[in-house]
Amino acid sequence: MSHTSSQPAPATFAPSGPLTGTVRVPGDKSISHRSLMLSALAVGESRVTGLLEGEDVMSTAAAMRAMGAVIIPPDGGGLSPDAGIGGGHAGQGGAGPDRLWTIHGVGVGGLLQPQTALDMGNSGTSTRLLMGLVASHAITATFIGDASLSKRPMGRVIDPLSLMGATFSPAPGGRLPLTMSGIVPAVPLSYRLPVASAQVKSAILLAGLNTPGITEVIEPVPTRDHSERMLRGFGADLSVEVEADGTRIIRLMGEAELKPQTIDVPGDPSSAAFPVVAALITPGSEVRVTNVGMNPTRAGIFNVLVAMGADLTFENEREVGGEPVADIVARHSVLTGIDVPPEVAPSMIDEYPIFFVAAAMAQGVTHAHGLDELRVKESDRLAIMAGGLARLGVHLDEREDAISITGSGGEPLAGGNGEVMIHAELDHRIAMSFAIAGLNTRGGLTIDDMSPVATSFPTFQAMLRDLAG
Ligand SMILES: O=C(O)C1=C[C@@H](OP(=O)(O)O)[C@@H](O)[C@H](O)C1
Ligand SMILES: C=C(OP(=O)(O)O)C(=O)O
Repeated sequence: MSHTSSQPAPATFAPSGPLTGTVRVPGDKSISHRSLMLSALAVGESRVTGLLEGEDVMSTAAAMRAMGAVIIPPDGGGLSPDAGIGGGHAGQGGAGPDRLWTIHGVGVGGLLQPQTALDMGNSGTSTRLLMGLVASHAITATFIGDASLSKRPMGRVIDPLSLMGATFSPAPGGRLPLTMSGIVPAVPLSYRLPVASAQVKSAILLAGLNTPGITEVIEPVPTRDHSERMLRGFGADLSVEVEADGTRIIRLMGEAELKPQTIDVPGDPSSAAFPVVAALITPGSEVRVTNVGMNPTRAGIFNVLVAMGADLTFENEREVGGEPVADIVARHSVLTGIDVPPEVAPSMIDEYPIFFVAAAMAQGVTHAHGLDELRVKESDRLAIMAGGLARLGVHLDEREDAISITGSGGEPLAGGNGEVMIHAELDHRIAMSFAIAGLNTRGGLTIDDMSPVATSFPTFQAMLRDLAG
């Protein structure tokens, strides 16, 4: 399933004039993963539309099937319950709001022993959340992944899940490949997150579902709250207490019974950030992105862009499946450099690569702090973005967990006839960010491999072509 199995797909991005039109981005990746996982644990049939049909979510689907859930894709009428991941995968085009996925769950505590290693491809979210699920089931599972995922730290979930009683044999450094055994009954835990991570929080809560008593996660810095919202939506007994300093205490009553749901997954704000920034920095552009999730724990990028002077309007604001949603209209704008403090980081953590491109085109200097987590994503996003932008002539100062970027004031970046080669490093967000940067260079740039975009935004290049007319 991993894009590493396919041929590299180099592509050149050069100025192509204003971007105009209306686009709908694929479904939210975080909500899509959780829709499949929680539906697979409910008793009965759940129905999901708007699911992101990208490789990361398909890795979750394959793993949940391997542990007993029946997951039927929209065009998968003839699929057997244990059908391989290839069945119905529409990652390269078929995705759409009307495509209905049907999931028959096994019930909390009902996951089965997988017969083969669980291939997580490029997906950190699949790996860490599924480790949480396995931790409180009496099963042993091996997790494998691509070269990027195999470098990422798993100690952050191994530590709390070990306290709950699970046992682990990871590769050196707490990495994949990793074999773990869950335990029944697991021990309920009260855990203060040492790192602002929704994946760690969610792993513990998912482990808590099949654990007797109350599992508690203390979150000093708020991170995306889809797990909390969705666990409640599926009928779990979950409460959130917010202390005076903003610390959140999340308590989940274990041995939960989840009821099947009908879910309409909103568009991914992390994907929407690409056409939005593209429109803001490309002269003459006006782009409407419809149906974008606006959960406040995710919307940091839009707030920061507005504070930089971005002409963004939020229309048709509504609620879809318990999540705020809006259509965003972005028009070319003169952006001004800004200071982005560390506490904003969790609400725009995946958007920093494209944000750095916006900063590179702004007037004046942008400072961003509290970026240590960027170093442990699909690539070291701080180093790779700084290196690539510097090669495009951008003045910047990269520090351990911060960066300062001096913008061009709207002038196109260097580049030239595509000969500046950017390596995507198996990182979809690096590939997409430099693709947008390429539209605002003098002569263009080439990205060695665009295939990683299939993990979160399979229709990215088609969308750009549409917008460029
Ligand atoms: O919980 C999630 O769905 C995610 C949490 C974030 O990771 P961290 O928990 O590592 O910050 C984010 O970067 C990732 O794309 C999705
Ligand atoms: C960090 C990301 O995803 P994951 O951790 O699931 O690989 C991302 O999509 O930017």
